[in-house]
Amino acid sequence: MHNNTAISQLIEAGKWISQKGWVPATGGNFSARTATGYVVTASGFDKGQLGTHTFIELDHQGNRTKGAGNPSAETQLHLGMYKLIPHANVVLHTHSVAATVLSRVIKSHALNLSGYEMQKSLSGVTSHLDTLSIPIFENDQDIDRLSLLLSDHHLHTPIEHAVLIRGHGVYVVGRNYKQALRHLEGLEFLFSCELERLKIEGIGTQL
Ligand SMILES: CSCCC(=O)C(=O)COP(=O)(O)O
Ligand SMILES: [Zn+2]
Repeated sequence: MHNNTAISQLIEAGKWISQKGWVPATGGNFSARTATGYVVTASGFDKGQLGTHTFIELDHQGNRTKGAGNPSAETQLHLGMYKLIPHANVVLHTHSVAATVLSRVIKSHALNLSGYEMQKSLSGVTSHLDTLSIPIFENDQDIDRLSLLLSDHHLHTPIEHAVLIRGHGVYVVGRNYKQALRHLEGLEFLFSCELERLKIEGIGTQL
């Protein structure tokens, strides 16, 4: 995909995600893998008001080729995920209330979801009886160290759709723009359902 097409898609994604309330203030960041490398949002912008000037273009090695300002503070996490997950071509990082709170109330290293029909909005999931496991990593201001944690985990448990960062948010991947948005919307629905369920049934009922 051409950089300009990817940038247009991520601008549209930002408007929609912002309307959903999943990128408050300047939270979140987005990227895409393109024919010449990557495009990533610049740091510190409202992700609901992105423009062509709020993107940094990188080559295949992650070196800047175009764009002013700083790339997202979490760029290395995006690049790390592209390296680990060959089918990932779009990464969307958001800070929704449900993802942030769930990742704190669940003390273990994964959020396990089962029994929801909407699990089938995630690629490869064919039944509500499957267990969809989203790994949870401790938040860390050192993004390189956080990225290393993901790589180590991926060696024994490949990351497929998403990862949660505790008290911070979610990183969702997709083969393309449409799939990444579908994964994000599906997961946000599941996070909200699980949070509501835990309020009623209690934390002890997490799988
Ligand atoms: C108030 S947002 C804190 C930083 C963060 O977690 C984030 O997602 C946005 O960082 P960026 O550098 O991509 O704007
Ligand atoms: Zn963030």
